[in-house]
Amino acid sequence: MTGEPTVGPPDQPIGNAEPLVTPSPIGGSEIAGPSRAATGHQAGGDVEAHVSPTDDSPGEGGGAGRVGGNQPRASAAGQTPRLALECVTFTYRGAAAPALRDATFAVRGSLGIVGESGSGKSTTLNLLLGLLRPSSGRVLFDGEELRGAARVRALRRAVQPVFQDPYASLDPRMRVDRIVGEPLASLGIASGAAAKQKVRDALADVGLDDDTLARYPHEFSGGQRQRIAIARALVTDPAILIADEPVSALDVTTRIDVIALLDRLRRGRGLSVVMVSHDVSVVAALCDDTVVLKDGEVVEQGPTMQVLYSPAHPYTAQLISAIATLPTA
Ligand SMILES: Nc1ncnc2c1ncn2[C@@H]1O[C@H](COP(=O)(O)OP(=O)(O)OP(=O)(O)O)[C@@H](O)[C@H]1O
Repeated sequence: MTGEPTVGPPDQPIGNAEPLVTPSPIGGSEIAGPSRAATGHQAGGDVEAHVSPTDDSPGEGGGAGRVGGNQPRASAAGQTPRLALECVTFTYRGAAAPALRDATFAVRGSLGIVGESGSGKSTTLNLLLGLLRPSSGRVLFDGEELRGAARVRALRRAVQPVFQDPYASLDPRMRVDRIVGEPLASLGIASGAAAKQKVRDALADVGLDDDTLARYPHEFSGGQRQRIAIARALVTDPAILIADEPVSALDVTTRIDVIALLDRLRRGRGLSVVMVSHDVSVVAALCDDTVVLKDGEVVEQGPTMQVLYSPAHPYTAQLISAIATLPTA
């Protein structure tokens, strides 16, 4: 996605001091973090950190396979999706039209979200992160509506963000051991020797050794920084990574390395990656399913290979028309 980095050094509006206790929004939206929401305080006006109750009960998807528009796909063998949007509409305060309109889809494996600038991708990621509250409809986490502090806390641990720009997303004043270990402290998951071991394990998972621990972000390349950011996301042992253009700030060679890392993690750890990318070849490489957004509406969704190789909607065809050849997932 375009736009300014979403987490950054303290001189930027959205800082890195508490990046995962009060996660920064993707795409620079004004967000009230969970700590404020827990006390009922709302900052920015548009959003809250947890969703409000609705009376509807969670629902499963409809017919199997690719479908046009907004019909959810059937679960694989009735499997409950890890995350889902159910008829979600979101309108920013003061906006004339919703940024997302009546969106329904489920996250089971890895999911790509594609669409042109302004189509609602960032808004969708922030809804999935529990950082925006739907104006109507529901966000479901493991089949239950995302509402109440306990549910949001569970989501914070299980669903971790990876941001676009690894130069902006790591606090330059903090050593790597503290950066990677911060979610453990802020979510109260581990401390002391247990936390140190989890940090080492997370760094090892992304191919970085213990020498990394005492160093600062500026000592690393872009690709290494993105690995550190991914280690920070992995340290809570999440089920889902929500990634905002995770390789777009990297050069081509490094991009391939980080895509290979994400692919290894999703296959090896059974991690779901929900990813926004302008580059459909990245989505083709990593995502089982793809959702296509246009002007805030889901115009097509289904298995990535079907959506990208045999698009049902002219808009999808237009989106991928510039790509001569696509790799297989
Ligand atoms: N904080 C906000 N306040 C008001 N309108 C907003 C806000 N954030 C986004 N929008 C509007 O909502 C719509 C969807 O924006 P969003 O950032 O979700 O799109 P996007 O697909 O992620 O775009 P990009 O690829 O350029 O990042 C756009 O019309 C945008 O102008």
